[in-house]
Amino acid sequence: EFPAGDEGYHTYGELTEVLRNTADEHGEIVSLSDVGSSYEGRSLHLVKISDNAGQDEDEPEVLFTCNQHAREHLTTEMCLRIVERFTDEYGSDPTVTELVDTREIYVIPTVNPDGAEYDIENGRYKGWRKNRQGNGTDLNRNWGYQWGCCGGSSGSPYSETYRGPSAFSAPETRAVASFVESRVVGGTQQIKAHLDFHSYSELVLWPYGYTYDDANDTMTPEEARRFQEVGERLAASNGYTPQQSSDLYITDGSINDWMWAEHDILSLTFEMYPAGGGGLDGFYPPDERIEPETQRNDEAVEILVAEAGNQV
Ligand SMILES: NS(=O)(=O)N[C@@H](CCC(=O)O)C(=O)O
Ligand SMILES: [Ca+2]
Ligand SMILES: [Ca+2]
Ligand SMILES: [Zn+2]
Repeated sequence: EFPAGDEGYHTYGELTEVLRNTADEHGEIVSLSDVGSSYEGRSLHLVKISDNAGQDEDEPEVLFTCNQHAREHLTTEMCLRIVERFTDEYGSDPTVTELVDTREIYVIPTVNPDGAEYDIENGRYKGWRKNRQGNGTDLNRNWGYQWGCCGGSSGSPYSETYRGPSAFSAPETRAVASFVESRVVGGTQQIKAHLDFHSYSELVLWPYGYTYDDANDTMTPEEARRFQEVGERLAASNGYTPQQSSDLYITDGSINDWMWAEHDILSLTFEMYPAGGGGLDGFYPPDERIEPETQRNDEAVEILVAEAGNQV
């Protein structure tokens, strides 16, 4: 459980209950399922929000993933905010209503429930980042595009950026990737845009992470320009700093690189609050920050969901 004073954060059990209640209360626009199980057997919840949620309609699809990194609990709250806003405000907020009626929005609130639960075991923060397989795999180095190519991850199982013994060796990345692959319908990937939430540093990041190149044989200059244009629009809405992932540091095997290179999904990463401060404290903002820092991204989420319909 979370330490005293931070009860505003949701444990896996509390998250599961909120999702079940939301699906019960909003049955016609919510479908709750899962993309598989974590290493320790926890369901990786998948929330679908759309009109006629039980049907696969011909509407642009959008994916939000949170909590790849265990200690980044604010991101789980971010995905919960998306679920709650796009259900509670359906029928009252015109923008939310329009987007739910014209898109299929998928949310995976925690990709790494085992790590998140381990991080708060006995009510004390451990600063844990990875999953709970062996000495832990960094899920954001385990994706299969340019996996381990470029010095953007580690081959040591004890490293915080251990890439795993092979691409998709982690059940969690494998499950999310399989879900994305299942959204190829009639030869066309239905998911058009994706955000992966992390903390912290207040950044908007776009691929590639594995190379400093802005453009190459799998990203034309025009496509790179679109990432930058959307990234800058997102950052203008929340005050984060926009930049290419590799401008921060080289990462290989990251989710964004795979989503783009393998599925042409407009896939970005948000690093949430705080902006700086260094050290472990930045991963553990007091729970009073949850509401302001998740609502800070309401407009960015709308921009991304809308952008999914602006296919080039
Ligand atoms: N959330 S974090 O681990 O501090 N930063 C992310 C940045 C992701 C990226 O550069 O694409 C990572 O290294 O996986
Ligand atoms: Ca629909
Ligand atoms: Ca569809
Ligand atoms: Zn992270």
